[in-house]
Amino acid sequence: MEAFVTRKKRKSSPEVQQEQEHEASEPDNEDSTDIKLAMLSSLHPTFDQETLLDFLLAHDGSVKATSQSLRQSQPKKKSGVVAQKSLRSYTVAPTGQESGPSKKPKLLSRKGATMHLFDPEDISQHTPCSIIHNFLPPEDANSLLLELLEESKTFEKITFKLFDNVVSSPHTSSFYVGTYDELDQQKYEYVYNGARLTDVRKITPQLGKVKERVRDAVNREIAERIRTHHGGKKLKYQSPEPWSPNAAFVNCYNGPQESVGWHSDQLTYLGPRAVIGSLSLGVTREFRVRRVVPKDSPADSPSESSHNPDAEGQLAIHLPHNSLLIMHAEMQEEWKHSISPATAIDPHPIAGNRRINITYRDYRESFHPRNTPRCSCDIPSVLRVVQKKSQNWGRYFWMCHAGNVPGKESCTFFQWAEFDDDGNPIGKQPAQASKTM
Ligand SMILES: O=C(O)CCC(=O)C(=O)O
Ligand SMILES: [Fe+2]
Repeated sequence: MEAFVTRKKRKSSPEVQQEQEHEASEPDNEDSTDIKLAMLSSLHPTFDQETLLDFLLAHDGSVKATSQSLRQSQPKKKSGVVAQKSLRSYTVAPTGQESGPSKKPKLLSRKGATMHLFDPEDISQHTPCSIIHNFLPPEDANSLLLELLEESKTFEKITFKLFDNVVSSPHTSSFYVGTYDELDQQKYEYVYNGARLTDVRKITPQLGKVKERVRDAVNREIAERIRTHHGGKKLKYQSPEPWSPNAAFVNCYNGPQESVGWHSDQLTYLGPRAVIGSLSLGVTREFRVRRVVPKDSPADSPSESSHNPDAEGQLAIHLPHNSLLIMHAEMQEEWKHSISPATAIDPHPIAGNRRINITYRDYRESFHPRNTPRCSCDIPSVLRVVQKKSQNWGRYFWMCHAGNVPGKESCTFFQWAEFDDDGNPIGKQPAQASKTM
């Protein structure tokens, strides 16, 4: 939920300009379409993402002109989704001459089209996620849902700075941690989009009870993924430690139009190759994923996809009540995800029009803000990865985040991040005395 916004363009000093050229304007240009869509979504919540993108393209990327035009239009009704049971009939069978991972059937997804996935086998085969349906005993899922529906009555929309505007997230949320000490740390030491969290809560009884189950299931799924997709070897920079959730973002989507725009989750406090366990309750919604293709790669050449930021097509994973989605280590660096607005939903017997989503996360000690670089604004810097340029693709860097703080300009701080094979930061980071913002 936290990363579908990015900072304002920063000014470069001559000293760091050369360094920044190595990342080849990645952070400045990155996400610009997604940011514009997030902004338009926030201003026009009744329009779906595809319509917003069409309008944006028709107005040469101008948010202002798009917004004016949308004000005079009615949302388009989408045609109904035709659900298929399994995607196996849409895949190309291996030739039989290939061996190893290339034996995987290829998905015939069209650029710009959305393929709907329901079957756990399809999801694990074609996306960086796996899913467990009917995860909790039904009565436990209902107790957790009831508890969080009550909590969500006091959730708020997150507001953030986007260019020179303050916009709010198109759904509400809150953040839960295990102890009062962690609660204080979250309020006074951690920074999200350049701001402090104001609503941090102590974990509730049902959330706490379910955490252990999620932990065990996610660890089993990680082991299975490594075995089936990576020949038994974890990814470079993936932590070898058992995944141990110590924080949870809880989101509430009240009605079909509430959504979250395209984003990757921030790795600043989770470290590289993070795994996230995401439990859905209440109304079924579509979780869309798309691979991020470097803008300058052949697959994204102007003739191929001038129309679409999404060169490979979107995959929509359907998340019913009581399903646990595991976003694996391949996900945040290479894919983006969103919850798209829906034209219609099936009300849930307990939740009505609402969907509750819990993302359990493992905040790592070596990524506590006291252990990561601070810039001259004295704000913990943000960890990002080069996604949209093939030069330096996949390289991590720390950068200033102050551009997201209302009234502040960001400094020019930029530093390539170095990790050992297990994803721990290497070398002493330039620590500075901490100061509240
Ligand atoms: O609601 C969901 O399933 C996803 C939420 C999400 O992407 C997030 O909290 O970062
Ligand atoms: Fe997310």
